[in-house]
Amino acid sequence: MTYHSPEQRPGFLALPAPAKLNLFLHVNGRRPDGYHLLQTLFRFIDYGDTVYLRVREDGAINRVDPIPGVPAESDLTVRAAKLLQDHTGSRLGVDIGLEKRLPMGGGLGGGSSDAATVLIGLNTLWQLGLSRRELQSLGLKLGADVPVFIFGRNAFAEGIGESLQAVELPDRYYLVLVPPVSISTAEIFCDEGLTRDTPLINMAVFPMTTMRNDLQSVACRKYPVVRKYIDLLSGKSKAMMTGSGACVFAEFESLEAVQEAKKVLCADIDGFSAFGLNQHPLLSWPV
Ligand SMILES: C[C@@](CO)(OP(=O)(O)O)[C@H](O)COP(=O)(O)OP(=O)(O)OC[C@H]1O[C@@H](n2ccc(N)nc2=O)[C@H](O)[C@@H]1O
Ligand SMILES: Nc1ncnc2c1ncn2[C@@H]1O[C@H](COP(=O)(O)OP(=O)(O)O)[C@@H](O)[C@H]1O
Repeated sequence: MTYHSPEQRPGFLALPAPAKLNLFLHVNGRRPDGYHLLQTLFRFIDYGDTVYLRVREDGAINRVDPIPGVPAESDLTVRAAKLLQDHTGSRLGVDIGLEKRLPMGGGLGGGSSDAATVLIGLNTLWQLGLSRRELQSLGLKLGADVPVFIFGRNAFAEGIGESLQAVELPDRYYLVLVPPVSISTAEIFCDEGLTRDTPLINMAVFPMTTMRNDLQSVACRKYPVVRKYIDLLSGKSKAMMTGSGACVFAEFESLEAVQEAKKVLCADIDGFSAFGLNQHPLLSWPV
């Protein structure tokens, strides 16, 4: 696991919250409530945030690492803990710390992954005994991306992202570039130019050579720097955007190849390399 080494925080349990990549993303339609019907392939990578949890006896839910620009009541870690407390009637509380590495508005699912890790962690620390399936349903109330992080396996997703089918993926390395913009998911989905009519595919037999992201052209039009970063990576391997952006990535078969491609990173071009996981690091936690 190549998470950065967690800080020492006495009394806190440190838990990983990995990023996801959307290896393809199709927009197939729109529901009456405005949410979009998707087909996508989620892959976890070994790069992410670290969530710290310490149980409180007084029932308070307290954030110890404020995120600039995100008030406590909007913070997905706090919202996840409150939702679980309300749902179960638990009288316990928690201090929540967060070591943030994932860019916000990056399409890497950072906030969703943080929330999923809080739900999984507190289910154990508060001794609630909820099943993964129950946690997934709760997580969906926080965001369309939350259930897959609780599901814990790389997955084909349908619906708005909650209908999940586990998939085995080959060992691969990824280079992820982080353009200097934060993109709102809602802004991309609301755009008038978004095509919403990609025909449904049988994902099990989908040829991986034709991967694309239907949100990419809208994001590139609104944020030309995303196109610039895709072009930068395209010389190395097929490059595309993840989720609603802004991050872009390319896949490599060997460590040597990703290390060679990594030479594109410099003082002006931010990014990181990562290894594709076969499962979420908390899938079998606690063992
Ligand atoms: C696009 C994806 C692809 O994995 O990832 P990100 O780019 O956010 O990482 C997800 O579908 C995002 O999931 P998530 O980030 O949890 O979205 P939510 O908070 O549920 O929704 C934010 C807003 O995006 C729009 N939205 C989201 C999901 C969806 N299937 N249809 C939508 O139309 C809605 O306008 C919603 O109000
Ligand atoms: N713990 C959190 N981490 C990141 N973002 C959060 C968090 N809580 C709330 N947010 C809000 O969610 C938005 C989307 O963040 P994030 O999930 O990281 O990006 P994306 O949906 O593009 O993958 C942020 O811009 C921020 O306003």
